[in-house]
Amino acid sequence: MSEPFELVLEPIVVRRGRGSILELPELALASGELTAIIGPSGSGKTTLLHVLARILEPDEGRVLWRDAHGDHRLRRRQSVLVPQAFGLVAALTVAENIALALKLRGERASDRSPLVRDALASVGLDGLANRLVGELSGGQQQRVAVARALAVDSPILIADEPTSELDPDNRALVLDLLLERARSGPLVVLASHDPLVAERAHRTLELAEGRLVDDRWTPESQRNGSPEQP
Ligand SMILES: Nc1ncnc2c1ncn2[C@@H]1O[C@H](COP(=O)(O)OP(=O)(O)OP(=O)(O)O)[C@@H](O)[C@H]1O
Repeated sequence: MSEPFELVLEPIVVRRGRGSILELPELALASGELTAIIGPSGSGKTTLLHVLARILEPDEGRVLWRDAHGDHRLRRRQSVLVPQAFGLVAALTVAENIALALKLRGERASDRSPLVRDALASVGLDGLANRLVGELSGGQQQRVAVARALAVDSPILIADEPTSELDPDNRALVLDLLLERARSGPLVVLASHDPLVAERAHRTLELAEGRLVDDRWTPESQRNGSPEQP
């Protein structure tokens, strides 16, 4: 397991037009945890994920990596993102999409690499490795996008609505995989409308109109789906 760290958001402001679409107090998200970001449509979840992934530079505040050696500016490629629209290449096969992501990170990979096959097997798609992504259903594409993020060895995994297209069994499977990834050391941050995600996350940040309205930790017993102990 890598050294623990925190992803620290200084007080953040993102302005669009005359107002701000995101305005948050300082927040520190811990590695080894899965944090869920919830809130109604338009509340700022995707904007926050893009700030965390350093795709979007806020108008005020920075995103820092804090470890035992102090605060450092988060580097752009320290995180991997599962975008809301998946971001897959439709004209490539499932396995080629995953291999491409690995190559873009400087790793040697091909569509036959064990890492690629293992990632696909973990989401139950090993049988579709050689199919073109454009021929898959929305739910299958979403699982490919999750498998691609899991294949990349990144300390921060960020996913925008990663269970939105999935049936109940696959929602639970994907959530189990993301929780397992968090428990093994990385920080996992998900934006979601899925009640199961908020139930099982270690921590839930709730947004409304671009502001933080709740910040809560889920008791361990509830997280595992068992009734809370008295
Ligand atoms: N480039 C932009 N210019 C102006 N307004 C924007 C821009 N991007 C986002 N917004 C506004 O910011 C607000 C937050 O958008 P965001 O996509 O972060 O919401 P969300 O919570 O992820 O919504 P959903 O659940 O529908 O995906 C919305 O009101 C949106 O219209």
